[in-house]
Amino acid sequence: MATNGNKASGHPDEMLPVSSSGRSNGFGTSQPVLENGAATESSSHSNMLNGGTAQPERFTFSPQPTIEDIRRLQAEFTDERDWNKFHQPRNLLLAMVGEVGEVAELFQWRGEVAEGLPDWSESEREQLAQELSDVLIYLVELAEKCRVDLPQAVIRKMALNRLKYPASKVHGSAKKYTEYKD
Ligand SMILES: Nc1ccn([C@H]2C[C@H](O)[C@@H](COP(=O)(O)OP(=O)(O)OP(=O)(O)O)O2)c(=O)n1
Repeated sequence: MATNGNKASGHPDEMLPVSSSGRSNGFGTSQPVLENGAATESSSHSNMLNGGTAQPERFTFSPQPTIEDIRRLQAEFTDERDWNKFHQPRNLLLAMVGEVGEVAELFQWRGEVAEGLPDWSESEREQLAQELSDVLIYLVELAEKCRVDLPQAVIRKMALNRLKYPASKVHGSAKKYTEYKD
């Protein structure tokens, strides 16, 4: 079974942040990182599932930086500029929503966009990578300033989602949980 080492089966224990000890690219590992933050194809970001049967390739992220790495890097960026006085929760929320608007702008008037963005230029992809990064950076700092431990909160929320939407009950349906009768 070929994996990138961070494939999770869906069990909460397997979805904990990956350890970042002992290596050397600034985030604590030697994982190759390209301009838009994606790992190379050769770094084995395709998964063979079900005992070696080839599946359609599934895109996966690089294991680093972790959410805690991003929190720390942004905290350093903010401290170095004496910007904490501007980065209160409400301002961070507004900044994040503004960046979501910039993501939306890249999609507007295009009609439906296929997975993998096959018709987008490299420059459009890089723009999208930058705007999505802005959203994430502000989201992580907002969580920090609100004292929400985001990686653990995500694990708890996903557990709740699984309870609300049992796969056996909702398979193939996008209905809201309130629409199920039993
Ligand atoms: N007060 C600020 C200003 C910027 N940033 C950081 C976080 C974001 O990742 C990025 C946002 O920078 P801009 O506000 O310049 O927004 P863009 O990079 O999206 O530029 P533009 O609006 O020209 O597309 O910089 C920050 O932390 N705090």
